Amino acid sequence: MPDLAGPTDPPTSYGYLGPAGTFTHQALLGLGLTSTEPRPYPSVPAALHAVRSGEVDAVLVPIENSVEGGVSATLDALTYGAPLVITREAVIDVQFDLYVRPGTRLEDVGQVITHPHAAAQCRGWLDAHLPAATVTERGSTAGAAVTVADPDSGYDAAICAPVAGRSQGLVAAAEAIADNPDAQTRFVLVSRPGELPPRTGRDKTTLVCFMRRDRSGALLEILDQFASRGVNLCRIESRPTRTTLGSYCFSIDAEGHLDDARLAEAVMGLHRICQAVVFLGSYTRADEVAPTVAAGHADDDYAEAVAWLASLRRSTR
Ligand SMILES: O=C(O)C(=O)C[C@]1(C(=O)O)C=C[C@@H](O)C=C1
Repeated sequence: MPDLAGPTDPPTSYGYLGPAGTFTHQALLGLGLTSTEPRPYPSVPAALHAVRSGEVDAVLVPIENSVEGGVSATLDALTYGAPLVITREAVIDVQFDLYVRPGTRLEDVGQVITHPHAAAQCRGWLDAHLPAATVTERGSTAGAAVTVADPDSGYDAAICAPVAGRSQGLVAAAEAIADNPDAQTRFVLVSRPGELPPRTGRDKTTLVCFMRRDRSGALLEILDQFASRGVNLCRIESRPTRTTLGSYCFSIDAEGHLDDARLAEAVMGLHRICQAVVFLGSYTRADEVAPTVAAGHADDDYAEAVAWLASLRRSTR
């Protein structure tokens, strides 16, 4: 399990799911971090390995899409292996175009290549406009553009962002092809464990809970740790534990910071009832929305309750 000891210096070198031109790259540039030139990595596991090994201080990776849900490669690579923590998040709008080599017409496109999440978000358009096309998955949308730029690649078109297509000398054969024009992807900046980002009152905490054993009510008991402390969840999804078929853990984003009494109490409750809890960080929410704190769940309420209990123990001895 990750331990939080040993503060590290503030990150100075960054990596991201590359190559240049991915949505991840655009999100990283949007964070306005000052550093040496960020390094692209070909996959999420490769990017996270680079942080674990100390090659870079932090990497930005996609974690959740408003249409396709959690990015499994990220959820799993964060959960297993040497401890890592999320220190920041970013959310950007994602829209896709179909990029081809100059001279290729839309009706000539038979082989399309892109990231699996991008393919899923353009499924309706592909069915309607290129029903006979074969779609091949690539590690990123910008990597797909690099592939299509090579006339000997065997691929006719990449689904990617304009910045990625244009940088490879490609041209748009179709624009805004995503089935949902309002899609957004959420990215997280991941570091080795160090000091927690300070509590702002507009925070989120990410955890993975492993149940002791599969039994009725186990998930309810996990949820109750949050519900009974007035902690709202932003995301919960099950992922296979990679042991036996039917064995799942729960990946959770909860509103609040580990320094909030209600969230701390919920996490301690999880520690008591779960086989293991992987703490993946407390960090400021990208939307900077403050949670509504239900009556009885503010820090003062928890402190007052602790003082009250102490007074009872004193008076009954
Ligand atoms: O391939 C990219 O451009 C990425 O940044 C990856 C990614 C993803 O993993 O979800 C990011 C946003 C889009 O939803 C499609 C792909």
